[in-house]
Amino acid sequence: MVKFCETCKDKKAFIVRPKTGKLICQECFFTAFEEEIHYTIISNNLFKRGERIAVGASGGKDSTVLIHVMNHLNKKYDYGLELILLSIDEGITGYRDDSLETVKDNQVTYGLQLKILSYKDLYGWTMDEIVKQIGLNNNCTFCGVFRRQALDRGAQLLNCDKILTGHNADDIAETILMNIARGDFFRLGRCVQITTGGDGVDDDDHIPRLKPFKYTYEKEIVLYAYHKKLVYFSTECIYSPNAYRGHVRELIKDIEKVRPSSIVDIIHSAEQIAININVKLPKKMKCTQCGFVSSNSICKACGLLDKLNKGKPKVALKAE
Ligand SMILES: Nc1ncnc2c1ncn2[C@@H]1O[C@H](COP(=O)(O)OP(=O)(O)OP(=O)(O)O)[C@@H](O)[C@H]1O
Repeated sequence: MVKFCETCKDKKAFIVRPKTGKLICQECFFTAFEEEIHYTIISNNLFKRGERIAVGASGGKDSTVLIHVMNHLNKKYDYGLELILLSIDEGITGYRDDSLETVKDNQVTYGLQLKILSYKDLYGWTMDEIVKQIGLNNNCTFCGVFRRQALDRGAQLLNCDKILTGHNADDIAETILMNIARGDFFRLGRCVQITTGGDGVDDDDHIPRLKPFKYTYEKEIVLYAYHKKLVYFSTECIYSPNAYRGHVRELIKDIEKVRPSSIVDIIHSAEQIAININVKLPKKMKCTQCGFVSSNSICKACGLLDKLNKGKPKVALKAE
């Protein structure tokens, strides 16, 4: 029996929307997906006309779809933004070098400027070299801290007003549960915000960071990429054995199977909790070594780098 789209009631439907469980045709799915992101952008006043926006481009599914959708909405609704692709090459052979090829293809497809900055140039170390020093455990701490600052440095170099990342609703729901499970109320309040940074609260973060996919489901991003025939790099990072996040991810996938709205409900619950959290913000200052915003006299990136250069990276991790 032919099934019709529950939205337009006209075309044949062969997609079940992960967010709603409703049958939908391809055209209505594209429209709903894009319009929900447009609504998130408009209702949160994410942009001003004329702004230069650095899009964090890793070559993975989220940022590939982010580039496509932002490019589309910027034209359709005349946001008046200048979009620039910013990629950080962490120096992971067989992973980032391959995914950056996808970003270069996107640059050509959309005709956007692309800037690639490497950990080697910025810090003197590749992740391959760091992992040789410290092993697989905890290498994500180095990578995460360095990437935050590298994106900030890149955006500053490009004279950008804001940085966009492809963090999606699933990523945010995971981070919320992780922060609840470890009783970190400060980070719980921060992780649920659609815009962070620019206030000197987080080290290495002085340009605002925006998450236009805050309410967008990972499954829908994958579906959109598939039906739009977008090419992305889908291999997991070879150095990321983040066991804690992995358990939380599995938990969310299980809950989502029984109740698809759970992901967005977790986000809404955390938004309500965050309103009532009164956390004292750390005083902002400039790192005495690199001059970037920090909550201590030496920022996290410089602290880690210092110990790495002295051959004592594990000491730095203990302080984290
Ligand atoms: N090397 C990088 N260069 C530029 N931006 C990055 C890089 N790594 C991550 N990002 C940004 O941070 C977002 C979240 O990164 P995360 O590591 O969670 O990857 P992900 O969930 O696999 O996302 P993606 O599918 O875009 O790779 C990405 O969507 C992207 O915007």
